[in-house]
Amino acid sequence: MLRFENINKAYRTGGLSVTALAGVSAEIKAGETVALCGPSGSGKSTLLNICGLLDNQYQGTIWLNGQAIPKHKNQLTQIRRAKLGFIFQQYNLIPVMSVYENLEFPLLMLDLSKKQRREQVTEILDKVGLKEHISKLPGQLSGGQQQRVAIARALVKRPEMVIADEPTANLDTATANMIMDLMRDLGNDLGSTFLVATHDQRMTERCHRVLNLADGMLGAL
Ligand SMILES: Nc1ncnc2c1ncn2[C@@H]1O[C@H](COP(=O)(O)OP(=O)(O)OP(=O)(O)O)[C@@H](O)[C@H]1O
Repeated sequence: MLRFENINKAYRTGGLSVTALAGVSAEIKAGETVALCGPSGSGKSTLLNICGLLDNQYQGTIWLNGQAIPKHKNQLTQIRRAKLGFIFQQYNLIPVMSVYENLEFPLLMLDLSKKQRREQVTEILDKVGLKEHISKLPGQLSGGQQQRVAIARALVKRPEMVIADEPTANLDTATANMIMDLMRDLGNDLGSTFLVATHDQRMTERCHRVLNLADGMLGAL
């Protein structure tokens, strides 16, 4: 479960202060997939960076499964590596690594044996339906298949929360719908909280709930 309360963020450039978030609060349950929507400049990336523990320059408090998130950089990095998964618009797979190696990579930072890593990788690959592509390079897969690998990579360490930034922007409608359903169902299965920034109407319809940002504020839930 993710909870954030009264998050405020301003960027300072050349003596000017731009308010990006003005007191946003919300709660997302374990297993819930929530879309974060809003026009360009409304603060989506800013909120995603803060909830993704990539930014510690803000006011307010975040709790992840009841744990208040510290703002100290090293602690933040540690929690991010252990508990969070990320999915991006451009997939961001490592082109010279096989599907297996891409999925094993986030596990190398955790205290797992080679056998445990292999088990977790094959289990999640099975769930995204790509077991037969385990030895291929990302470039040998379609866009939709690459995004399925990226979803598997985000989920392979069984994260408490997954942050996704426009994950369907590059995909045709049928593939985007399949990807969205897959994310939502796997999130449900694993009890991971999903926060998904998107402009994509096809996607918001498939989420459990929508948070609407406008001018750095959240509208009525
Ligand atoms: N590094 C920065 N320095 C100064 N201002 C910034 C910076 N990043 C964002 N902003 C400002 O903060 C506000 C929120 O920006 P943010 O990128 O979070 O919006 P967004 O909803 O993600 O937009 P988009 O959909 O276009 O990516 C905007 O007014 C933007 O101009």
